[in-house]
Formats: sequence, structure tokens, C-alpha cells
Amino acid sequence: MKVRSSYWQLLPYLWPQWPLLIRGLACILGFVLFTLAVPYLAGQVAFYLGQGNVNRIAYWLGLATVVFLVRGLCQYGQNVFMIAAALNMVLNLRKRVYAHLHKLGLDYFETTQTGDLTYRLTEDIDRVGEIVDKLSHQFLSNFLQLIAIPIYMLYLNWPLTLAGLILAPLMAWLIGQFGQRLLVLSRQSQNQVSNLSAMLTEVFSGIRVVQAFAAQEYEVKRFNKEAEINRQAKYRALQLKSIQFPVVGFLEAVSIMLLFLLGGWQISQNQLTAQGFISFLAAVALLIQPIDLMISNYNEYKQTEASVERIFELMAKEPSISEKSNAQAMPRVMGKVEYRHVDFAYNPDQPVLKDLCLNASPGDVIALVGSSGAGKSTLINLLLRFYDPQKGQILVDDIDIRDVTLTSLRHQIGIVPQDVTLFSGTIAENIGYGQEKLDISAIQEAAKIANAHSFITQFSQGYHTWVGERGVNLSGGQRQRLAIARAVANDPRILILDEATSALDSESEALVQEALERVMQNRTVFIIAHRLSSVRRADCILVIEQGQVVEAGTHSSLLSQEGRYARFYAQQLYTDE
Ligand SMILES: Nc1ncnc2c1ncn2[C@@H]1O[C@H](COP(=O)(O)OP(=O)(O)OP(=O)(O)O)[C@@H](O)[C@H]1O
Repeated sequence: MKVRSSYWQLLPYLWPQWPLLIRGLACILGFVLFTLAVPYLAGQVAFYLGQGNVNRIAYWLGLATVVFLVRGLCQYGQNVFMIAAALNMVLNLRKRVYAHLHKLGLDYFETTQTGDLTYRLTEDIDRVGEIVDKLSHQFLSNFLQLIAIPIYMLYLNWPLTLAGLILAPLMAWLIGQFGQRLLVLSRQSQNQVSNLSAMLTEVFSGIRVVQAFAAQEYEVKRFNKEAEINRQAKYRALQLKSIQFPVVGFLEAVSIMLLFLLGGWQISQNQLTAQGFISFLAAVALLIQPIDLMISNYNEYKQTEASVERIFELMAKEPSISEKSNAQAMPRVMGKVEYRHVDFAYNPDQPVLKDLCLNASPGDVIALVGSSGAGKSTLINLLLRFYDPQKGQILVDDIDIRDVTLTSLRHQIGIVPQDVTLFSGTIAENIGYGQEKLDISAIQEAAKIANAHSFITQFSQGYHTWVGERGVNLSGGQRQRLAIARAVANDPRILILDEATSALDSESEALVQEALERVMQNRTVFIIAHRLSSVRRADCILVIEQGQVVEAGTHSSLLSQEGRYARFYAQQLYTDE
């Protein structure tokens, strides 16, 4: 969805900073007022210089020193207060965007590149912070100076002022045109950098595949190509800025030459004194810096507009799964699960589950078997409410899962996924993942059930051993046992086992199997089964084909039916031999 670009969207994040903004504003006003005193002081010094009156010169220079000191203090104040306000705003924005992303469903993350999200949350938000800081102190202060100084100049000598400002509308128009073009180039450049970041995240997280396929050179070439496109996009923006400054600088020079011409004529006509002209020129000199800063601020403002758009594009995404306003926390369940005539499709024209019915009593072990793509994982995705069915209902302990809060539902369900993800942190933190305060005894208990306690305690730092990136290397079996411990750390009544397809050595396999047998006791268990051993002991085997339960029963009853399951079983036995 395209979001209308607007800095106004930042206001709700900026206004809570009003105490800092007011202090900053007071300092800006002070800075501008004391800046205005400078041309007046220059005029006085010039006057007494003409008379050679050293005492008066010293008096006015003394006053000027005080003015510069106070002006410097105000400048310091405007910087620190506005920087603090901008950084607080960035922090709020970053927290809100991150929390918002966590409200979005799995469907969003499955279609979005991680690197792109990371870039928006870091670089784009930082850019917005920088421009808000600049706009709040530099822009406001410069803007006030650009209003106040010409007013003072008009008071000093209006014909000279008009002559000096005659080219100002042309300059403003040119700056506006450059700004629009910069916005377009920045959009391209920011999207380009985001693509680069997305590509890097993908490559580094898949580095095993890259190396296994000896594809380093291929990846380097792909990177070089993207980096070159990135350079071109950046170069076009910088080239545009390089044209802008000489053009505007030339117009500034023409304006100043016009002043000299008119000033010289006024002096020749005795309408202006040399002291008056020096005072006027001091005011003009004060204008140059704010004009230049305003131009570069405006350029950055337009460039950063692309980042603001990219951030609020994320905030505009609606979660596909939402809680009802009156959703209650699900009480601790017994573990009864029922699917009632469930229809589901990821894409409207490709039905995945069709009129699916299923009943599991507390403590049942249900094995889901079927060919690849039959819909086994989808069935589980619906129980966790990663997606909602288009038709039908799913009930846990006779409560429709759409009537309860997502957190309370997901806390009732433990998962042992096929691929184990360990986060950077200690073993204890990984087992107790998501717990704000770790319950060490519960974590140890879970690790014992999962056959993980003994290998964990062999590490010199035990449960405090660091795992994840830059942590200790764990074997496939050890990782699986940690995953099993994590799944049962909350003691859930419902457990989902997505059996790992990759083979473990027989000792590891036995330890994992033993752990699984233990954690399955007194829980309702759904096994996405790949191994015959787990299928055989299931209370009910559901054979899923094209989104429907085509056979259901125990191992022996299904074998005697001599249907699809019997064929599937025979095929597996044959493959295993
Ligand atoms: N996020 C998704 N978006 C669109 N289609 C999807 C998505 N996930 C799965 N599918 C499709 O839904 C169908 C069922 O997939 P599902 O993963 O549930 O099958 P499965 O039985 O678990 O397969 P496998 O045993 O290979 O894991 C497949 O056709 C698959 O391509």
C-alpha cells in the first residue's frame, strides 16, 4: 500500500517532548535576538573607528564580547535541548515500529525480506532523527534569522534591501525544484540500499549453502552488481546537489554586486554614510550562512522524506490476525482439540484444507501423515492462529480459539520444530525463552525431562553457557533436546512435534526419542510424522491428502484397511530397508 508522505505523521511522537522543545525554542529566540545585535554593534564600532575614539571602541567591543558569550550559550542550549528531543522521538518511534511489527502475522514476514525490515528500523529511523534534530534547531533558528534580519535591513535602508532580495523568489523556486528531484532520487537510493541489506542478510544466513555450492564468486558478482546500482543512485543525488550550490551561489553573488552598485550610488547622492553601508553589509553577511544552511537542510528534508515514507509504510500494515476487543485469557486447558468443518486457503483460488474435521481428547497422540504439500503444517498453523480459517471453527476445551487472546492461546501449546532456532544468549535463556524472569528450577526440570541436563552440566558454565551465534557448537541431537526442553518449560497441555527429517546418529536419536516419549505423557500431542516409530504408537493416525482427512484410525486398524496408509507404510518400510 502506498502511503502519502508526510512529516506530520511524526508529530504524535514529537509532541511528548514539549518540555525540551520549549526550552530549545527559548534558546533559539535568544540566539536570534543576540545575532540581530551584531550588525548594530558593527555599525557603532565603525562609527568610532572613523573618529579614532579608542575608549568608545573598547566600550562597544566589551559589549560585543558579552553579546557573543550569551549568543554562544543560547546556541549551546538550542543544540542540546533539540538533540535530546529528537533522540527521544527516535527512541519512541523505533519502539513503536518494532512493537507494531510483532503484531503482524506470519504471512507478512513470509513475504518480506528481513534485511529490508532491519534497514528501516535502523538506518531509516536514524535519518529521521537526524533531520528532526536539524530542523528543530538549525531550520527554526535560520528561518527566524531569515525573517528578522531582512526586517532589520528594511528598517536600515529599504531600497538597498529590496535590491538585495530581488533575486530571492528565483532562488526559492530553484531550490524547490531541486528538492523535488532529490526526493525521487532518494526514494530510489534508499530502496536500493535496503535491497542490498536484504541480500546480505540472506547470503550470510545461508552461508553454508553458499560455501557448499562453491558459489562465493557468484555471490560476489551479484553483490558487485547491486553495489554498482547503489553507487549510481547515490551519485545522481550528489551530482544534483553539486549543480545546485554553484547556481544559488551565483545568484547570491549577483545580489551582493547589485547592493554595492546601489550603495555606491546612494553614498554619492549623500543618502547613505559609509558607516550605514558597513552596518547594512554586516546584516547581509549574517544572512549568507542561514541561506546556505537552509538549502542544505531543505535538501536533507526532501531526501529524508523517503525514509519517513518507508517507516510509516510499515506502521500502515494491518495485522491479518487480530484479537477481538472482548477477548479473554484462555484458562489452563485440559487439552481437548476439535476442528469443525475447517476450510482454509493461503490464496483464495488454491484451497489447502477442505471441510476438515478432527477430534482429539486430552492426552491423545495424533499423528499426521500424508504426502508433501498435503496440508499437515497448515493444519498446525491454524491451531496456533498463525492464520484463521475462512470457514469452520477450531476449539480448544470447547472454546473457539478466536475468542481468546493470542498470548494465552499460544502459551497452552508447546512446539518442537523441525529446524531448531537458538537465540544468542545462555542455555537457560534459550530454554526459558520468552520468560521475563527465568525460573531456573523449572528450566532444569524441563532439561532433565528432555535428556539435556547431563550434557548441559558438562559445560564448564552449565546453564550459563552461551549459545546461538558466537556461542558453543552443539550437535543436531543436542539442539533438538534443547528445543524439547524449551517446548515443555511452560508445561503446556498441548504439544506439537514437527519431526526432524535429518537423520541423527543412533545414540542421539535414541536420546531424543526417549525425551520425546517422556514429554508426550499426559499431553495432547500432534506429530507431523516422518518416522514409523512415532506413528505406530499414536492413538490416532490421520492420513491427510489434499487438505482432507482421508483415513483415520490406529496403526493396526489402518493396516487392515489396506488403503493409503497401508501403502504409505509399506513404502516406508521398503525405503528404510
Ligand atoms: N505461506 C504459504 N503461502 C502460500 N502457500 C503455502 C504457504 N505455506 C504452504 N503453502 C501451500 O499449502 C499447501 C500445504 O502445505 P503444507 O506445508 O501444509 O504441507 P505439508 O503437508 O506440511 O507438507 P510437508 O510435509 O512437505 O511439510 C502446499 O501446496 C503449499 O505449497
